[in-house]
Amino acid sequence: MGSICNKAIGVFFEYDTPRIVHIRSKKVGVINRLLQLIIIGYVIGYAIVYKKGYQEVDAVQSAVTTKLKGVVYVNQSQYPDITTSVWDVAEYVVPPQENNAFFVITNLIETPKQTIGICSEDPKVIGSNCTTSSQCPAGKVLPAGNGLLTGECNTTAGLCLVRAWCPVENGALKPPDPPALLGSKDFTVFIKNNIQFPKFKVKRRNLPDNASDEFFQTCNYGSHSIDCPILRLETIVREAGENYSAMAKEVDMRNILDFFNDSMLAKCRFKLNHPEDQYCPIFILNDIISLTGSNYKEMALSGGVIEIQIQWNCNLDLSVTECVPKYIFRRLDSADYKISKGYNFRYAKYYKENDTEYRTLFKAFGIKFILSVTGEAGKFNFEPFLINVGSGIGLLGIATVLCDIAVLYFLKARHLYKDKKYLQVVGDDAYKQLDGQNDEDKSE
Ligand SMILES: Nc1ncnc2c1ncn2[C@@H]1O[C@H](COP(=O)(O)OP(=O)(O)OP(=O)(O)O)[C@@H](O)[C@H]1O
Repeated sequence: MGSICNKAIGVFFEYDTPRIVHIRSKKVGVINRLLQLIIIGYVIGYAIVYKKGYQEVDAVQSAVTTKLKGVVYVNQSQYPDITTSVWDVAEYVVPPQENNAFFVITNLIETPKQTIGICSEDPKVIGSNCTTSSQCPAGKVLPAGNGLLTGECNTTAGLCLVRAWCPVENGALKPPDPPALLGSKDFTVFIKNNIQFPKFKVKRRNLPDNASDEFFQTCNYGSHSIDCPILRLETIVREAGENYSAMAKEVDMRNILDFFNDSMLAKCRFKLNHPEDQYCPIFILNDIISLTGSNYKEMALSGGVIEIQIQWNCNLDLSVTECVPKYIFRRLDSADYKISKGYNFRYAKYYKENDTEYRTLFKAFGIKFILSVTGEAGKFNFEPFLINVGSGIGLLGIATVLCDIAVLYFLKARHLYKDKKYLQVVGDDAYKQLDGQNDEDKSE
């Protein structure tokens, strides 16, 4: 106990002051310079140049609007249950406008001429079967029911009677296959994205500055990459951040091209010569789905969810015209789900006949497109630059610490270096001793 106290008191009355030990050794010198080089390389190469530590950044602020175009004809001999034969944008985009999203109907189940009345519940609804009226308590609504139970049982059908929009939808019906609005794959969507970086007072939009109405109505983003094998490869290479023309020389493209006839290749080349298509804000729905790696027909059958991400990562030290968007397409749901696959909802269109109100109920299957805009812009500014240089200079201290560890613990001559580095001085007593000695020297 006493010795611990003495040690504690000893520690209290101690003071460490740094001492400069100048080591002349090739080995230690190389270690020191190497560590300094790594740290300087990290600060300049990574933190300042690669991570653009010399730039001030601002997050993107944006607004997106969409407009769809396209018409599909539903052949009533193939789809007798669908009453509308011509589907244009006012029919298949529901609701007509959404914030940062749009929905396109691709398939549907129609229940025509419903009116309010009393009819048998759908046999698919759990709890709708009955043999006596007591099994259909009046006023109750079954969890997935279509109406209010009336308290009576239709004993011939073995189903509870409900007050509902009658006849109720047939839950046993599956969406038509092939999808009724499969032609929607050729619809185009115009995505208009206005962005700004308020800190730098920069405003941009995803349309080429010199775009004309003709350009909009004839260009298609990425359509070539789907129809044309050449450009499909080009897209892959470009997405990987590589130079396509340089790589194309290394890959034997002829073998791939032999599979395609001349007219298709001519089309490919034609599109290849239109690099501005990558800045075209008009997208064919089929292309979007293909770029996510999905199949339009499979998605159109029961619906799905797609994310369209517009990325604006801009270096404003370069010309502002180089601040252009990059599009990323992703499927958010999965084609592999067995239960509750896809995306659907119900809506109705109302009309009157002989003063009676009727409606046509639609169970609409379709693709929901969700738009998101991300990104940031950077521009040179002294403040972040000096902060990074300052922290880099501070980091150089780590080289001394690491070098000390190597010198004092790992090198052969570590005992010598330790002796030289640490000097024990017993302050007051040593001074008295030294003083005494000096006095004796004087008297002699
Ligand atoms: N989904 C689309 N597919 C092809 N072209 C489109 C699409 N949406 C818009 N456009 C065309 O792009 C141009 C600019 O569209 P914008 O909506 O700004 O003008 P608009 O005159 O209101 O278009 P419109 O009356 O044709 O809908 C117009 O020529 C328009 O026809």
